[in-house]
Amino acid sequence: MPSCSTKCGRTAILKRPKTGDVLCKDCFFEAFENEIHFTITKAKLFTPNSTVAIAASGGKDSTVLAYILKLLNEKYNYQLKLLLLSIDEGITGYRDDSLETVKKNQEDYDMSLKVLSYKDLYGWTMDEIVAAIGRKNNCTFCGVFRRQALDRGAHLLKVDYLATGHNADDIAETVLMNILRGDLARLSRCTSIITDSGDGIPRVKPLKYCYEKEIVMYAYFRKLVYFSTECVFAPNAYRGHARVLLKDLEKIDPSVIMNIIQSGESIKVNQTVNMPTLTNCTRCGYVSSQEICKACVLLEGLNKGLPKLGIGKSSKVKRLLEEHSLKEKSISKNNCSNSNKTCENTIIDKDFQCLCLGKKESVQIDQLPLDKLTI
Ligand SMILES: Nc1ncnc2c1ncn2[C@@H]1O[C@H](COP(=O)(O)OP(=O)(O)OP(=O)(O)O)[C@@H](O)[C@H]1O
Repeated sequence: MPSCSTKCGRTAILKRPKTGDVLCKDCFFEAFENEIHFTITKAKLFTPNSTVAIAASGGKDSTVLAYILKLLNEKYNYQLKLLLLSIDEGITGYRDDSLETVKKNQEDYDMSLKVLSYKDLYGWTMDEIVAAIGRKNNCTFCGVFRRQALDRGAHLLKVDYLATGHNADDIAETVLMNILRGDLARLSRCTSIITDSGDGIPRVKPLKYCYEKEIVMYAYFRKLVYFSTECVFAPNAYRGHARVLLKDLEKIDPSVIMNIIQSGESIKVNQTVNMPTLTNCTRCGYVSSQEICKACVLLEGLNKGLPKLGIGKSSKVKRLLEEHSLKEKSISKNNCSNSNKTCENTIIDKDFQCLCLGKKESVQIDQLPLDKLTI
């Protein structure tokens, strides 16, 4: 066995995927933690005496994030109050199990935990959404709803920052995806280590420069408890392609991950590119680049029995809504093909059958009982 390249005298047990250094366990811990401390201080991620909600899914990234933030906070006296925020998407056999891991982390790290569910926020679980829309495109709902749910949670908890476990691989993948899609507006902001969600609570990514492989190694050698099962629903197909491409390139040269991030950081978007103007959603009040935010459009589609409403371009949304209102006008009364005697709608059209079939109870976002959702 080779000796540790720091010349500490101990035997090396691993080769760092990011740098190629052969290190003993303790020197790896030190190097990995110091890099995150350097990232936090260089980017001035947190101001002292702030409260930070750690977006905790129970997976490796957010578990390592919670562990390291606690460790560095104590070691370098950042003077942060740390707590955990989890979103329960309502995915049986996946999130229910991973939330148990978060509860274990809560005890181990002695942090308070707030769990918000899609069911409470939107009236739908992901299981129900997938039953309505199928396995294609369900990641769009999950991603959009989770993003907003985390913002709502951060708001509710009155924190100063929301920290997520996005790592270097996630960011390099996103850069690749935005290049492949030609999405220059997103490309210009996807590498930012601090993003403003528009409601004044910045999102920060302390693991931005950490390789996924090293996060797994760190969790393994530190014996951290985390949940490692993939989501039971279909993975985001497009991101999947970018991921495979990145992993193939990483095998040839591990520095591609950092190179892609640095390229993304250095790209200057031409002034002629149309950048979205941020405004507030006229329904829920959250920041949006459209009059009605994506979460509200998706929710509207679900509640109207048009689950594909928010999938794709916004022009499609308009067309589908127009078609839907035309259909509603052409419906005939007192003809419920559902033969449900208790149905009040008793309306049908050729494609939709009785609209009572698509009727769902849901909480409107603008009527959320935010005051009741306290810690
Ligand atoms: N259900 C959730 N509740 C709270 N935070 C979440 C949730 N899902 C994802 N996040 C946050 O978003 C980050 C990126 O999420 P992503 O879905 O890419 O998971 P991941 O890369 O597998 O991360 P992790 O290993 O932490 O699950 C996570 O590290 C976490 O901070």
